[in-house]
Amino acid sequence: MHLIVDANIPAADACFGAFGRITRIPGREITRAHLDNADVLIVRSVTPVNEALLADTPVRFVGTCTIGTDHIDRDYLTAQGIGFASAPGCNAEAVADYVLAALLGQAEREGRPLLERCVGIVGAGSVGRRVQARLEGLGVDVAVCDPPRAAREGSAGFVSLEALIARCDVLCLHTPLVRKGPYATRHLLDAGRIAALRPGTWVLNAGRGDCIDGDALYRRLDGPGDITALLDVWENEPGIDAALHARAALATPHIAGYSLDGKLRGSLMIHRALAAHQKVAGTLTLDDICPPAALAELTLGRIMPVEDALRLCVRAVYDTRRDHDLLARRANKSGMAAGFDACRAHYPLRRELATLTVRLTGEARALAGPLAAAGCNVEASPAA
Ligand SMILES: NC(=O)C1=CN([C@@H]2O[C@H](COP(=O)(O)OP(=O)(O)OC[C@H]3O[C@@H](n4cnc5c(N)ncnc54)[C@H](O)[C@@H]3O)[C@@H](O)[C@H]2O)C=CC1
Ligand SMILES: O=C(O)C(=O)[C@H](O)COP(=O)(O)O
Repeated sequence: MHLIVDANIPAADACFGAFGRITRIPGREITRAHLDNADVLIVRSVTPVNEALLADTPVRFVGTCTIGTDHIDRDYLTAQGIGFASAPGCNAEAVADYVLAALLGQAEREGRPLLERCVGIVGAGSVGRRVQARLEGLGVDVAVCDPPRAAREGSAGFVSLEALIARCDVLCLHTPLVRKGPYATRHLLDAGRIAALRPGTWVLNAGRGDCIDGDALYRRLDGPGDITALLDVWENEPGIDAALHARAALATPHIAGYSLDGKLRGSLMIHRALAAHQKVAGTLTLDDICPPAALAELTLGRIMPVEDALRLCVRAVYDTRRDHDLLARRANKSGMAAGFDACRAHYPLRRELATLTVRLTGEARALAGPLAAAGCNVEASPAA
């Protein structure tokens, strides 16, 4: 069996080597010609998988080691009887870490706590639910807009996007890119909704770039300049709009989900799906392919505001400014598109917050409840 595998997929040999011969190709460079004698195609989000790529090839199984599936023409795969699997939820923890790190960082920069702000979550699936739980655990006032869920579950607990915009200080977008239908998300934040944002609002997008009208966002940032953009995803990646990039307070190259843990979980889920497709046992576990974290634990022994304590813990594993600076440097050196992809291809090691054990001693034990609810793996020492 011959497998074409995106070069940006970690542990490819461990996960797919037993199935056959692997050829690794950068995802944006995979073409129809590479698939002439391929049986399996394993991608991430940057390879459009459709009739143009697959017609008249022997490919019988496609896997994407990502949550998002907007790059896949699933109707075409179904019509051709080609097996398909994605990796729902694989890097949702990493994205939630990114959001916490970004919001805590911005709050510190502005000198006003996150706890005093109302955060609106648009799209409360695997990622949005985690962000909601962590922020509520910290004590933040949260509002949620998710019309598909509201239609299924009843409207209690959900608000409209207009109500959320009117009420919230922070908007976090975690919607998939859906191009048509009653819940389409392309330009969900359009010019009208961007104009309606209250001065001082932060807009964070870690879903898909096309969910925001980038030109309209740029006009608001460049004109009144009274809102703040924290952007991980962009229209036209990797050749993103340099002017919008320059105006964003946080500008990262679509890496919110790029923890080692999240990427390996994605590889592993597709390993299992391919094994099921081939009717063999997929026996690998995350422990087989994921090394222990270098920073295993830290100890807090003094009481402090819970937001400061959480910022300390989150920063011990990840600081979004590192990735902001990385993109700025690489874009400056190699141009935007090449710099954007270079950051992703050579992404520095990052582990998830849950890999860190936070030991609480003495008076700091009072922080156990909120820190655990905000996503920390807490161990409180018994009272002396
Ligand atoms: N920046 C990054 O590195 C990453 C980005 N993503 C993106 O985040 C998206 C969300 O991921 P998950 O939460 O795992 O997906 P999910 O499918 O679990 O949840 C998506 C949620 O959005 C809701 N939704 C759909 N249309 C909506 C609309 N018009 N308005 C409001 N809500 C709507 C759905 O009902 C669902 O609850 C992915 O589809 C992917 O595009 C995912 C992982 C990493
Ligand atoms: O899982 C998803 O959906 C994502 O957006 C991925 O984290 C994107 O990863 P790449 O495809 O850009 O490597």
